[in-house]
Amino acid sequence: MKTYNYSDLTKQDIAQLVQRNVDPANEIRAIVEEVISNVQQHGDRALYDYANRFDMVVLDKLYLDKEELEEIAATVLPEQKVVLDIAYQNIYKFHQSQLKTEDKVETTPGVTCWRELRPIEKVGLYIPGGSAVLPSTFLMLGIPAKIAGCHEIIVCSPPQKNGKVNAFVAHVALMLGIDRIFLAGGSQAIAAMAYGTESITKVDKIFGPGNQFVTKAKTIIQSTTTTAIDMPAGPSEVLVIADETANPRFIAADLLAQAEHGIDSQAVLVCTSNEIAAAAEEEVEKQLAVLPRAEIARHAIDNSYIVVTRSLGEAMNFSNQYAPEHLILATEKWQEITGSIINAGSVFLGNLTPESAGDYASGTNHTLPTSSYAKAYSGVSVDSFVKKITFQHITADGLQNIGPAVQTLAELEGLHAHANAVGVRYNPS
Ligand SMILES: NC(=O)c1ccc[n+]([C@@H]2O[C@H](COP(=O)([O-])OP(=O)(O)OC[C@H]3O[C@@H](n4cnc5c(N)ncnc54)[C@H](O)[C@@H]3O)[C@@H](O)[C@H]2O)c1
Ligand SMILES: N[C@H](CO)Cc1c[nH]c[nH+]1
Ligand SMILES: [Zn+2]
Repeated sequence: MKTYNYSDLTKQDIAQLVQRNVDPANEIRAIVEEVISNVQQHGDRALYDYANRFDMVVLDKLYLDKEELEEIAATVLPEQKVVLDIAYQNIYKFHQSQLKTEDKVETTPGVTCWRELRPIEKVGLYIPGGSAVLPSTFLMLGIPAKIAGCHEIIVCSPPQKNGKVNAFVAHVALMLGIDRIFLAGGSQAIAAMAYGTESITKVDKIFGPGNQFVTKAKTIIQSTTTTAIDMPAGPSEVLVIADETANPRFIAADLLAQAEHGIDSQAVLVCTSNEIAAAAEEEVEKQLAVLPRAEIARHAIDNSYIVVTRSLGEAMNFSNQYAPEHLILATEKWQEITGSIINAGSVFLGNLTPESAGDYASGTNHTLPTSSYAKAYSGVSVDSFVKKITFQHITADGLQNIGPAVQTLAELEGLHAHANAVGVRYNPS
């Protein structure tokens, strides 16, 4: 891994280093725009064609129904059901706690304002299935959608070579009470949920992570349709801040855990100790040598780097500019620096908190903003699946109290009808 000294880096160097998956020549955009346009024009037909072209499978039906899901899920072993259930319970518990009723606020005597939650009616969940099939993502999206009370939940996932989904994905569907999965992946699935096809309902909001094609499609459709998206949640990434109290074996394991997701993943180490940095790099090579997905992880590691800083403060400074999807504080002094975190998707504190725990079963959501989008977006939560509608009620006294200010403000904007809508109410008869 290339190593940089933070003190040698210029502003431009840092700007360059923190860029990832930017598609400078618009190559991905061009492919995705063509896919979107084909789905828009040809609907289901295009989905069959793309399954053939990108997933190398000839489908005779675009979805699996409850009976088929039950049949596929029958191979899941009891002990596998137990661990899926542990994950389900913890994710449920953490997300259920996010549902809160807000207080009503009397801003002026007789004027009361408040917000109420309403579920987004039709949501689309994208469950990745290219380089690895991710039933855990299905839990991360399905559980908050159910807690929020979304009425219609459309699920798309790429067909596997046998024209089905894998058994764990099918089992999670049944755990969630979802009885249909559409066999569509990539940007074509996003286009189908954004525009609708003969079989797939157009949804109000699309959720879920994916590769660069999926992420590009989400960012395009949010400006060309009325369908919203959760956030750009692209190739996985991690930034580990470490000091002399960190364990190089743990650092390497955490870097490789995200590197094995895909060739375009990134795993960055920002370290205050030259010795720990060198030892972690050595460990990465050692652990890579015995990793089943070594080829993928090797690509990602080659696309990653180490920054050596003089202090944890400098390390945090770099991290805030990088705005990582996952931030690991591999230091016994984590309590001293959490206050200075400005940008991160999800944070893992101390030397005994593996990022993988958040990927699967601790309870937090693993669908998180990547490529610096953690500067402005949060990860998926129950909030992502609801709208917060504001309400207000004004009594006769309230009208006397607030009315004159509203009338004057309306007059100063030259909007006399606005002022009149208050005035007519002073004397209801
Ligand atoms: N940010 C997050 O919250 C988060 C969470 C989980 C996973 N991830 C990331 O999600 C990604 C999943 O990617 P994946 O590829 O494994 O699965 P995927 O389901 O996102 O993509 C697979 C689909 O991509 C399409 N595709 C593949 N090659 C194509 C091409 N050349 N042109 C057009 N379309 C093509 C195909 O339709 C295929 O079905 C990984 O990068 C992983 O790191 C991110
Ligand atoms: N690390 C991924 C988010 O970037 C989530 C995941 C799913 N399975 C394993 N990991
Ligand atoms: Zn992961």
